[in-house]
Amino acid sequence: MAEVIRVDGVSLWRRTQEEFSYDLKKTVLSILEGNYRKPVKKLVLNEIDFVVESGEKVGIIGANGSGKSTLLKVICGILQPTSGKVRVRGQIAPLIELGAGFDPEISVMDNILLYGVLLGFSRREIKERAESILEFAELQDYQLVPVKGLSSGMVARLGFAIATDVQPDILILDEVLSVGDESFKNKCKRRIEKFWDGNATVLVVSHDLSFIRQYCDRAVWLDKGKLRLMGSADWVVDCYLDSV
Ligand SMILES: Nc1ncnc2c1ncn2[C@@H]1O[C@H](COP(=O)(O)OP(=O)(O)OP(=O)(O)O)[C@@H](O)[C@H]1O
Repeated sequence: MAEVIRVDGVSLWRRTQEEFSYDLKKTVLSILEGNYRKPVKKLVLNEIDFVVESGEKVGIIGANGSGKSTLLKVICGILQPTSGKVRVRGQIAPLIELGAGFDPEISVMDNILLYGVLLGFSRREIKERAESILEFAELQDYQLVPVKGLSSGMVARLGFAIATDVQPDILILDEVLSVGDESFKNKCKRRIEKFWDGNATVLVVSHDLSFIRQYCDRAVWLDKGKLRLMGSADWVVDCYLDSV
């Protein structure tokens, strides 16, 4: 089988929440008052190595804060690793932070067109895609509305519809989808099942261990930013359960 994802010695340091609330006035004041503390950094991913082959369904498990979502973001290119490399072959559909890339000031239609242009589609292709995207997201009546005028569920629906309009080679899922209302959730599930049954490579983060056993070939166990174990889904889940 061909290798589609290679994570090679990936480490990522992130600033802690403390530095997040950093602002100049506060910093200057704390220096003047003599209680300035240097921002803290945390090693969120620590020398992660693994390879995923074409068509594999891989689950990522681990305790809260172990780095699962961060690892997905690094694989999708949303975050850059501090060191190490990620190589991805094929079209990737990241179903995480749905809608994070939209421009809230421009219309739903213009956001779809912008996305198509970024992906290098022709005008005709974009038009066809726009119709099927709007239809799936059930947003035909909202095509001229600026994205900031949509509800958060609608934004997620639009994000999902765009990301899955073309069958991706690699599907990246953070937790099993909780997009929109019940009927839309079912529609998303059916679309995901179609990818799952096909040749797509799937990487999924979930706390639902029975889901991982049932739907994944292999699993990765992250523990405080380190890869603790990788192997058959059943084995990794058993070892994880033994440890908690
Ligand atoms: N935006 C951020 N800035 C700084 N640190 C962050 C940020 N997001 C997450 N972290 C930190 O990175 C670490 C890993 O977080 P991550 O969200 O990847 O964990 P997770 O395994 O997905 O957790 P969960 O199971 O709770 O979703 C945590 O220590 C968290 O505090």
